[in-house]
Amino acid sequence: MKMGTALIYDEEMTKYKLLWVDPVCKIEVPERLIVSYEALVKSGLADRCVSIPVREATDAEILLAHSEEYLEAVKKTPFMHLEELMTFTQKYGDVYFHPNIYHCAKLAVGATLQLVDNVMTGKVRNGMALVRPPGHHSQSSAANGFCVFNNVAIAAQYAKKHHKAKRVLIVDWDVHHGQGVQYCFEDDPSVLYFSWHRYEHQSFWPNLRESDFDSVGSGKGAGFNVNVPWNKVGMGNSDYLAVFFHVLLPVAYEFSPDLVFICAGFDSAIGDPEGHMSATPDIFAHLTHLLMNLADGKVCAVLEGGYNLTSLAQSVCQTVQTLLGDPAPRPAQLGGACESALESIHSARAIHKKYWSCLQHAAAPFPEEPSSKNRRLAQQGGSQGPEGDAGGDAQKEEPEKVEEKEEEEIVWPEPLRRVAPSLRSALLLPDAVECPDGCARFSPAHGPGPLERARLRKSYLKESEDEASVTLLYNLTALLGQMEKNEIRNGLALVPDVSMAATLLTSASLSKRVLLVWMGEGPVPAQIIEDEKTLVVHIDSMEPHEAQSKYYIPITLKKGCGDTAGVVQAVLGLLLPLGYQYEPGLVLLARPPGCQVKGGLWQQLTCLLQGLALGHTLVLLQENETAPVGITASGLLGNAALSLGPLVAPGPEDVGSFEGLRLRLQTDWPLLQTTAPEKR
Ligand SMILES: CC(O)(O)NCCCCN
Ligand SMILES: [Zn+2]
Repeated sequence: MKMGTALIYDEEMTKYKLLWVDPVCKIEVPERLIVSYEALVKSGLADRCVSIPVREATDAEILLAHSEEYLEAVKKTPFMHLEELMTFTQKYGDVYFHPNIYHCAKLAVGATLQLVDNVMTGKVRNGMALVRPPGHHSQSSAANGFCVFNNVAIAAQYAKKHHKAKRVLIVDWDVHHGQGVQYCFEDDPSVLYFSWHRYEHQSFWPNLRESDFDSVGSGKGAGFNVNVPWNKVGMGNSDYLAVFFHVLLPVAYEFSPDLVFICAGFDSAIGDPEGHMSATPDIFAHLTHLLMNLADGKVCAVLEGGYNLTSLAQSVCQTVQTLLGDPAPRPAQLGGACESALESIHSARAIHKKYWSCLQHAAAPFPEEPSSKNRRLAQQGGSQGPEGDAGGDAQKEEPEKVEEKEEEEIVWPEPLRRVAPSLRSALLLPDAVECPDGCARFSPAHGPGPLERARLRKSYLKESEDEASVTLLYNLTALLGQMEKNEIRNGLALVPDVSMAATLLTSASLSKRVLLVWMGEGPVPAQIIEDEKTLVVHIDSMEPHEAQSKYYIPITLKKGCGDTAGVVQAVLGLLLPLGYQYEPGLVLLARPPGCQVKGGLWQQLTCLLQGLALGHTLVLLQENETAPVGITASGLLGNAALSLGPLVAPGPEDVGSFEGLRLRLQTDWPLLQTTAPEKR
């Protein structure tokens, strides 16, 4: 499986800047690229990437998303003097021109296309293009929002045309709505555009009615445009993850793209003068990780915005370090999404439930959605209308002005170093089973002493004389010990008895919290369920029985774990939110005998769970079922899981039971929430 992360950057793109006074544009400075690249160099990340040179985009490539007259007009700007540049700029909104910006804009597009070429031909697995000017606001015949050519829109068209990409996902986590991208693919079902953005009921730039959640695309493209507007500032890590778990990822997995772009704007990070959000730079490591198992790992991150030079540089490093496969950081204390975010999530799921089967049954019955009319009245009354003053004849209550007071210094902790253990994956296999290449067969420094043997035999083997089993159990605890000391990142063990092994590991673990994921036939040993430090998430066709506690969560699938669509939605909408909120120090993934989970899905699960517990995932397989060893090892080694292909609808009765479970659990586990409290 292809590894390697491309980094595409050229300092030529720093060689343009604002030449006159413009308070809106003054934040888009060359230093944005300089500090980002320098941070990558200083942290050693740049050296670990495959450096790919930029190139200029050709006219034909630019014309994939822009009109000839616009391109011809921009071509004249290098020869303009200051007044002409200022006049030319007046034709567009919130953007500026410079004699060298056309050259840099061609390099920004060219850099993005270089990234696409290298990813689509398999020279690298994924990569990042550090570019300016950004792209996602520019339109067929207009520059806008610091953007001249729409880098990602052009690249998506290019990937379809030159690399036969069939389905392209664009995830726009910039804090502004990339309306240019939305317009470009409005009626195109082969490009799924997802964007969250600061909106505040249309009172935030670019103040577009079509940035709201009810813009779903048109014609054949209906359903392939997903907007999640933030109607308040201050959105944080829990809000971002909740949108991924409950809106983006279920739809993305159902869409099953063969290429993923990230419009990687970091003005959605804390400290940004545009975003005023609270999410910390490490969240981008998790957002990136959660996208890396789509499209066989083919992910192209392209810089958009980001104007706080500190959080920008930190967020770029978090993103690239994850693309390189380093362990994810421990997410900051996660709670549930805030009420405003829940309303946006609720609205987005509701409007899309007729387009996406994963949302078809899931979205709870919706009370009367505010119609666009009374939404508009609300916004005119509650906050400034698009023309910047309280519009209409709504009651003249003072609109809540977002005071643009002088930036008080916002501080946040620097992301913790993410240290990858020297050994990534250790396997405990019977000698007869060959060790997949890239992995190391685990053998502890020394064997168990007589006392240790006696204890293990007494506690787990009912005094049996079977020395091999004693040795195996001892080796398991030794492997666990090395993982918890971060000497090994993850592991796999073939064991004669998955229940016994899981019982041993949960009791031997030094972690304050252990997540045990049990995929198939139970019962899960009572000793584990009673162990209050272990959260058990059990997915199977078991009858939905009330025997759950806060820490034993049975997820029922009528057709059992063989139902890929059902398992995917259970994993994305229930298991991952539970896991992220629980914040375990160790993740055990148990595959009991007769487990029906299909290979590709098992690999997805093995990969996705590595976003937890600093990647300390220990997989337990039944000794005589060696088939999953290879794909499990591949996932543990950091290879992207293969794409599952477009998903069918999960069974209605299953999703009904998921919703019932969600409603029952969300008080204890608020990250499961998908609707605002009073709307339940
Ligand atoms: C790339 C971008 O989305 O960060 N541009 C933001 C432009 C804001 C204009 N008021
Ligand atoms: Zn932005």
